[in-house]
Amino acid sequence: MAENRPTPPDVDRVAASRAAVAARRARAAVKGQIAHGKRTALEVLSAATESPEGVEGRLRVTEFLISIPAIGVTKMHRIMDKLEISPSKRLGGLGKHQRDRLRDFLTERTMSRRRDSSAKLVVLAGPTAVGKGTVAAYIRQHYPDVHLSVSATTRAPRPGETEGVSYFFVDDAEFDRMVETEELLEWATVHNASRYGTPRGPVAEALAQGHSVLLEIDIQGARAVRRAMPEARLVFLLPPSWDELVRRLIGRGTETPAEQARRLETAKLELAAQGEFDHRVVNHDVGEAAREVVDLMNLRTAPLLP
Ligand SMILES: Nc1ncnc2c1ncn2[C@@H]1O[C@H](COP(=O)(O)OP(=O)(O)OP(=O)(O)O)[C@@H](O)[C@H]1O
Ligand SMILES: Nc1nc2c(ncn2[C@@H]2O[C@H](COP(=O)(O)O)[C@@H](O)[C@H]2O)c(=O)[nH]1
Repeated sequence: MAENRPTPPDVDRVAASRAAVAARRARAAVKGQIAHGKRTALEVLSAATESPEGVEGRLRVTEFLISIPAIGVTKMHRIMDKLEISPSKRLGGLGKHQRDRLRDFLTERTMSRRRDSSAKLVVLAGPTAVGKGTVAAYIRQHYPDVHLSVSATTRAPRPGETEGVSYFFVDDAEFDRMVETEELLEWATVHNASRYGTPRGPVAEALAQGHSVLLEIDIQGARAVRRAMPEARLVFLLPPSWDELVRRLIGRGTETPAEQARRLETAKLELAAQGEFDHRVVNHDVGEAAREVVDLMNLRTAPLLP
C-alpha cells in the first residue's frame, strides 16, 4: 500500500495539473462571457492590464480575439498581423504600444459596429391576436436573411409547435436559472399566465455578425428591450379595427371565452401604449405588413411616428 502513495514530486505534479485544469476552465469562462455579450472585449482587456497574472491576463491574444463574435480564425490572424502581435502573446504580456494598438482597434470596431447595427434590431409588438406571430412566420419564410429570435417559454407546446423553432419550451426551474444567470435580454409574464423571455446570446451573436434581428414579443418585453438596447426600433402592429381584432382572436379559437375576454381587456391597455413605439404598421394584409417591418430594418427613411 505504502509504495502506491504519491511521492512529493507526484503530489506537485497532481497539484500543478489540477491548477492547470482550473485555469483553463477560468479562461474558457471569460471567453464565454465575451462570446455571449456578458462582458465586452474592452472590459476584459482592462482587467488583463490591471492584473497581468490574473485569468484575463493569462488569456492568449489569439483566443481572446476568436471569442469576439464575428471574428474567426482568418480574421484573427489578419488582426494579429496588423497589430504586430505575435501569436504566442498573452493579454497580460503585451507591451504598452501593442496594448494601445489592441485597445484602439477594439474601440474603433465597437463604435463602427454600433453605427452599423443601429437600425438592425427590430421589436415587433402589439395586442393579442393582431397577427404578430403570423407576420413573424411570414418573415421567417420569405426573408431568410432576417434572424428571428426564438424565445424561451414556460407554457406547454401547442399542436404543431416545434422545440427550438417555435419556442424553447422549458420548465419553471430552467426559466428561473436563465433569469438568475442573466441569459435573457428581457422576460415577462404574459397574460398573467406563462413566462416568456428572449435569450440574449443568439441576439448578440446575430447582431455582431451583421444580421438583422426580429423579436416578436409582448409590450412589457418591448419596453425592457428599449431600456437595455436604446438603439432598437420598436414597431407596434395594429389591427385594421377593434372589431377585426375581436374577429381574429375568436376566429383563431385557441383560447376559452373567459381567456378571450381577459386578453381583450389587456388589448385595450396595450393599444393605449402605441405612442411609446417608433413605428406603427397596420396589419391589413400579412405580406404587406411583413414588408413594412422588414423595410424598417435597414432604411432610416421609413416613416417615423410624429
Ligand atoms: N392580415 C391578416 N388578415 C386576416 N387574418 C389574420 C391576419 N393576420 C393574422 N391573422 C389571423 O389572426 C389570428 C391571430 O394571429 P396571430 O396568432 O398571429 O396573432 P398574435 O398577435 O401572434 O397573437 P398572440 O399575441 O395572442 O399570440 C390568426 O388566426 C391569424 O391567422
Ligand atoms: N416579453 C416577451 N413576450 C414574448 C416572448 N415570446 C413571445 N412573447 C409574447 O407572448 C405572447 C403569447 O404568445 P403565445 O405564443 O403563447 O400566443 C405573445 O404576445 C408574444 O408576442 C418573449 O420572449 N418575451
